[in-house]
Amino acid sequence: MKKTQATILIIDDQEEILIAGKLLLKRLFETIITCSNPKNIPEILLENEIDVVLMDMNFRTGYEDGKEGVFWLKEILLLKPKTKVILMTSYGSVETAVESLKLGAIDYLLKPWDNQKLIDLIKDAIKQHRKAKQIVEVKEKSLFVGRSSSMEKVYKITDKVAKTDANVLILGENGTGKSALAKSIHENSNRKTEQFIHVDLGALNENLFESELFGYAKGAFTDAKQDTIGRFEAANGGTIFLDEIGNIPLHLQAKLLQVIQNKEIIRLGESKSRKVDFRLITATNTNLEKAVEQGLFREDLYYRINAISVKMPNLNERKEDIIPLLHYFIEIYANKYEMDIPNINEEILNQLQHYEWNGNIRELQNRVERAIILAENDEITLENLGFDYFLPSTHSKNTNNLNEIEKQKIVERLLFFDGNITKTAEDLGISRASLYRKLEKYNISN
Ligand SMILES: Nc1ncnc2c1ncn2[C@@H]1O[C@H](COP(=O)(O)OP(=O)(O)OP(=O)(O)O)[C@@H](O)[C@H]1O
Repeated sequence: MKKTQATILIIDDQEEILIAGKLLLKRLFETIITCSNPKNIPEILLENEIDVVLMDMNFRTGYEDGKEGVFWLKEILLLKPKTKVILMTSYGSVETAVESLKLGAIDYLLKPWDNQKLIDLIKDAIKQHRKAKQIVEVKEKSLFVGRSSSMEKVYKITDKVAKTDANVLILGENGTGKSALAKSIHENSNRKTEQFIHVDLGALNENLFESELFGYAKGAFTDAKQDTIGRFEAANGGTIFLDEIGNIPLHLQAKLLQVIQNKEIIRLGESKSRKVDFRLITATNTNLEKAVEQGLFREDLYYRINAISVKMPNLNERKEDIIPLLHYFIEIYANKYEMDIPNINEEILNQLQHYEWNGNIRELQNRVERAIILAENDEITLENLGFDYFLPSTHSKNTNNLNEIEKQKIVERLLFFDGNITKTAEDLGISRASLYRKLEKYNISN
């Protein structure tokens, strides 16, 4: 039988489970890696392209609370967010297993496992992993959809800077594509074959800041059960992207500055320093210059991270890119939800181009995802996109246009009569048939 090209990592402290798992799975899948010591997980993940992890929730005999499994699950998903994790558990810890599903595990399996069930779960997980990877690949291939003049200015700078090791600060509102730009700088740099580590400092609890970034030694604090590398070490040789840099509290800025300057980190609970080689990219939606003036952001850190700065334009400043981005996301999500590419009519496209996209590309992306899920008869409507009958626009170039006035009137009366066609037609003094024709003409969905 031809084996499936996939790499499965089995993690369990019991050798007999590892052997049984390997024997069963190696008949069907190309590569099976086993690991009895969870401390080795980060290294294995960074060195191999793992499709599926099959992991025990309890590593120490006598401990059935599953906490270590939860800890390692979070670590795996931080390092490799697309890897699919299946947990193995005993009856006692089903609750924790269910909790782990919320954290991102795709399923759990009761021990002793049923061979066929395990194989089916792994096959399904491989499919899911392939799909997730495919989406990222399509995304990366065509990343930086859009050739507006304001984006051309951005490319001009990033093309020059990508190949250097200069620190880059990316400015811009939420959802403008700062993270995507950081990734693309890395992809075009000499470090592209190494790790790109994205750290969202805005989401990082202040107490976890140091341990997450610099790592820690076993026993450094109550929950420090094993030596753990931090994000800077994980980025060694590659790029570290510190998102929302403006959110770092002042007292931690000095530590960060030191690491950036010396390219050395000291893990929490250790005294020896370790050399790390990284390229630094940062991003913020706050006005750092102002924060410096107000004494909220260290000036020396600001100058250190700001060798080159690039401003991502708002989507409203790159209107030419709206339609290409829209088609791009339609393709991505139609692919994700296994649907045919739906149509979208000219009138809606026109309205979308004049809409004020305050949530920028992320808003556009979210609306398209919603529309793909809700679309009927292969047609995207404004309602599918989460709008009422027509879009509020700050560029109402059509407000003097008779058609637009008529359309607005119809929408207003329809809303007033809760979508009742007979009452709306009566109120407007036209027949129901005529109202239907107008609804179709103006693409008003009821
Ligand atoms: N030019 C682009 N082409 C295709 N997709 C893009 C482009 N720019 C951004 N995106 C997508 O739009 C979404 C928002 O982008 P991103 O997360 O990079 O924004 P951000 O500025 O970092 O947002 P935040 O400040 O909220 O973290 C992402 O899913 C990203 O992949």
